[in-house]
Amino acid sequence: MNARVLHLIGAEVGEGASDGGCKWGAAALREHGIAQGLAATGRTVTWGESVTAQPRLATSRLGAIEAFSGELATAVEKVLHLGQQPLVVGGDHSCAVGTWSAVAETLRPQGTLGLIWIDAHLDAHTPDTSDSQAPHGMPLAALLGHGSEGMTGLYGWRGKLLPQNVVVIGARSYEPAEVDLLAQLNVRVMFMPEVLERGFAACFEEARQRVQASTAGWGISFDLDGLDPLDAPGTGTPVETGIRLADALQVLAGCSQDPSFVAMELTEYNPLRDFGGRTAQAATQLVCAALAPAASTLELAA
Ligand SMILES: NC(=[NH2+])NCCC[C@H](N)C(=O)O
Repeated sequence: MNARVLHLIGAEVGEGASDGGCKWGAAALREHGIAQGLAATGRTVTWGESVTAQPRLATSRLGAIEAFSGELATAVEKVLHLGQQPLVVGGDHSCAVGTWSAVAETLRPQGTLGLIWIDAHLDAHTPDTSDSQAPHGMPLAALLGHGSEGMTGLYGWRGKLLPQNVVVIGARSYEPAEVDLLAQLNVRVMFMPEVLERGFAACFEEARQRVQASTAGWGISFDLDGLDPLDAPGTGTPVETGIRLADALQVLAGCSQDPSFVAMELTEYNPLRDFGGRTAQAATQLVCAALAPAASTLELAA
């Protein structure tokens, strides 16, 4: 049983993307009943104040995200200090900087952070390599210590993630510079052809072992565009041929029961593209599967 309180934090940010629709993702998922779905699995669920990016206070898109990252990190850190399990509900994927910087900082006295990054993209640009200059294409690089000071240097230190402690699953849309950076760092990337060939279950299992191997705790950053748009069309930047929802539900079932599972993040839900609410439903099912107190409660989520 996972008796820890599950605390949801809305990350209201769309400034990191060229299409800002994900800013409304957290509010829409709240309205859809994601918290009630989680409570129905048997978890004790609370939802605090959302953290909202303030475009007007910043001089640039990157500046807005840098300021937001610090605020989100403070909110996540508070939840962890209370002994609760955070679920950050995005928001575009730039929110990963705040979420995982706080988790890494909190774990730091015990050790390092492990992270499974499920995504159609690599999100491993820096301001020097990104054509779009969209910060949601940069968070993984920032967590690995590459990028602007404001995104890499939260809490006064860089390298919140060590390359050997992260695995990317489902990548199928990327630019050469980000492939190069991750290859140079020796980050394990399971591109979509590998996932299709071996199956998501085998890939996730290998990833889980790797991120648990020498870390003090691990988590999942789940970008909904990692899923196939047939199952999750309502995302900021959909890319065809992704992970099927049914596979993800089966594989993620009960994974938060592991005592070293610290946090989860769900990103890139764009309600403005979610006709019929299929993606909100998929998002709810996903977090219910992963965060249910026991795998047997999966039927409740399905
Ligand atoms: N989290 C995401 N949806 N990222 C999309 C990034 C797309 C593209 N690689 C860019 O940097 O602009």
